[in-house]
Amino acid sequence: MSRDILVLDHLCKSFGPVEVTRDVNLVIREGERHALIGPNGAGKSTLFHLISGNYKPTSGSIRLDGDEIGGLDPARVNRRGLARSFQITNIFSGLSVAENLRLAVMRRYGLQFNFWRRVTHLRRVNAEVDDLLQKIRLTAKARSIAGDLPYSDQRSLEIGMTLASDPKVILLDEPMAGMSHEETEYTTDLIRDITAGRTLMIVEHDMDVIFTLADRITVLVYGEIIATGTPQQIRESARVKEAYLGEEAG
Ligand SMILES: Nc1ncnc2c1ncn2[C@@H]1O[C@H](COP(=O)(O)OP(=O)(O)OP(=O)(O)O)[C@@H](O)[C@H]1O
Repeated sequence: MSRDILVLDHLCKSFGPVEVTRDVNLVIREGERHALIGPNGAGKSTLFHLISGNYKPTSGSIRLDGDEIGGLDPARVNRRGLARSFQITNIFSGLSVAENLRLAVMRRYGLQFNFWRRVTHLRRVNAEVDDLLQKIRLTAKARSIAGDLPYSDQRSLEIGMTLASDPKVILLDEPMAGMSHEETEYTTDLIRDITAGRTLMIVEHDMDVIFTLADRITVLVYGEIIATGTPQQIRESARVKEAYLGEEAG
């Protein structure tokens, strides 16, 4: 039985009088791919902002691997082992693919100055970069300038940089936004590959992606969780159909 890696407990967030996150209780298990869905304005982004430290909870708690992270700033949350990828914001577009990955790997060793004196350690960084290049299928483009790559390759690189910190939990925020059907299929497959054995939370509007990728799905409506379950349970839930999926559920 896998352990609980991320636990949201009676989590609430209000902006003035408006309650946007309402008593959210959710347990993410280590190693699962968990999707968060819900209609526009349901509060998905707000929940991600709370988890990643961009927003402070009004009340309630967020525990990552047993430690309270609710209210910590994003850099601290990141150091505790939570990486969030949003579009292509972490990429240095003037650097090559390999240089971007190298920086991301080096950031993990950042403060250990002695580390850089040892050639063996540099070799270790190079090996990690090679491994990441392979995982994100960009080995052949290692020397290409990141900003010149097609958008979907830039998204792959961004996801690779998220992985470089070896996080306990990865949050992916609408990874397929702006992609063609082919790019979406490719990236879904890539995400499935590289998150094997890792814990993933994903917000995505494309229902085909969600239902192929997720082990479990949570449905948020008006800031409240109305259901959590396997794709099949969510597909069959009358409450979800009524509140959200409508005719799409078939
Ligand atoms: N900083 C803010 N101040 C006031 N209201 C906010 C703020 N951020 C979000 N909201 C409100 O909270 C609600 C939830 O927004 P949020 O962006 O979290 O929803 P979402 O599910 O991510 O939507 P979408 O699918 O459209 O991205 C919306 O009604 C929004 O107007």
